[in-house]
Amino acid sequence: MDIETAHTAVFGAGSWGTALAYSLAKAGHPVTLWARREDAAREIAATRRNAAYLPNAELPASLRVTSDLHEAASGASVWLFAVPSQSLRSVATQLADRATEPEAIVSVAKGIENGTLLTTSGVLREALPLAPEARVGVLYGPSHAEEVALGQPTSVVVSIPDLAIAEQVQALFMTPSLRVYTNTDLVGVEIAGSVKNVMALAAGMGDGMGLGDNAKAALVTRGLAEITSLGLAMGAAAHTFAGLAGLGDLVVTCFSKHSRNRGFGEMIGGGKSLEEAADAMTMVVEGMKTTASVRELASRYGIEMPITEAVARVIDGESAPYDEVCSLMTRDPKHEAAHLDGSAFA
Ligand SMILES: NC(=O)C1=CN([C@@H]2O[C@H](COP(=O)(O)OP(=O)(O)OC[C@H]3O[C@@H](n4cnc5c(N)ncnc54)[C@H](O)[C@@H]3O)[C@@H](O)[C@H]2O)C=CC1
Ligand SMILES: O=C(CO)COP(=O)(O)O
Repeated sequence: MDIETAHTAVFGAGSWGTALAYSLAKAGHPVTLWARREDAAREIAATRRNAAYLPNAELPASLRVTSDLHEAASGASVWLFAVPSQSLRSVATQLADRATEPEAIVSVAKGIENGTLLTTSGVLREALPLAPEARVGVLYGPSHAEEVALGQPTSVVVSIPDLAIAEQVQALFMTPSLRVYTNTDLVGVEIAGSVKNVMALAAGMGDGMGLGDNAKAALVTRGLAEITSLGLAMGAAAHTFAGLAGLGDLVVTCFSKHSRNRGFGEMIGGGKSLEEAADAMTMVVEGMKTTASVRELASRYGIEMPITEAVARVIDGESAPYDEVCSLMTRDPKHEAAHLDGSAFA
């Protein structure tokens, strides 16, 4: 891939797809942004702004926008999928016939598909069977779109099985304000980046209840223990959970005012009903669907995930956030960090 001329197709004109397309275009790379709705594509192209999802970025004239999926894919060396994880399969499937064309296929969606319990690269491998598996991966890490669009320093991690391709994607996305690392542990990066959304819902609930900083620190720490425990059982490397996709993304999502998962949880913790909170959201809250998948994965791998269980009960309407806090705090006494040697987290 010639980094200077490599053309990227970004599928999904929400906040993250728009921010990444903006970053690439501003760095001088050819980019086409695909929006699902024709009127949305026309408006973004005409105004050079995505008013609904990322109003503050003025999109360069070079950035092409279309609602034609095949037009967007045409001639692209990199396919970047930025649609919600539960919709990824339906979008990717439409491109199945031409999946040999791109040199890299990258998901930036964070979640675990309901039913199949697949991570997003797993969904892409199934939806695009003609694509060589070694070219399919993810770009994850602590990266709120709003800050990337402002050029605020951000570091992310790309994980693609073929390291040479990962390094090309790394070079493509690097700018002075967007630093990209590589990591060969795809399953670890994906589990870390997806399960942190469940913890961010819990963090937000804590914020809504006014639980305080001690509670948030404990949640992040014990949440990381749950994520690590599940990841290790699925074959991930322990170091990934201390990295950008692990601790990094968990911290930003549990603390940031930009986080949709944390913000949704805050509304629930503050007393709003699930319906009221959902009505107030215009953007995707991945943790809402991923929680059920994580719960099933925990059961499949025999991992105890008490915070995930608590979040699942709240979003299933089976219990109230404060009751779950009391239950978590009064569990049987435990040893810390049993998960780090690979043994089951208890
Ligand atoms: N916003 C952020 O800062 C970041 C988001 N992500 C991840 O990126 C993914 C996309 O998130 P955002 O852009 O933030 O979401 P968003 O809510 O801002 O936008 C979602 C976009 O997907 C489109 N969409 C929804 N359902 C669709 C479907 N069935 N088919 C095609 N398009 C559909 C919407 O029209 C919209 O353009 C999520 O998995 C999220 O976790 C990852 C890192 C940062
Ligand atoms: O993954 C993200 C930041 O890295 C986005 O998180 P939210 O979905 O909570 O906004």
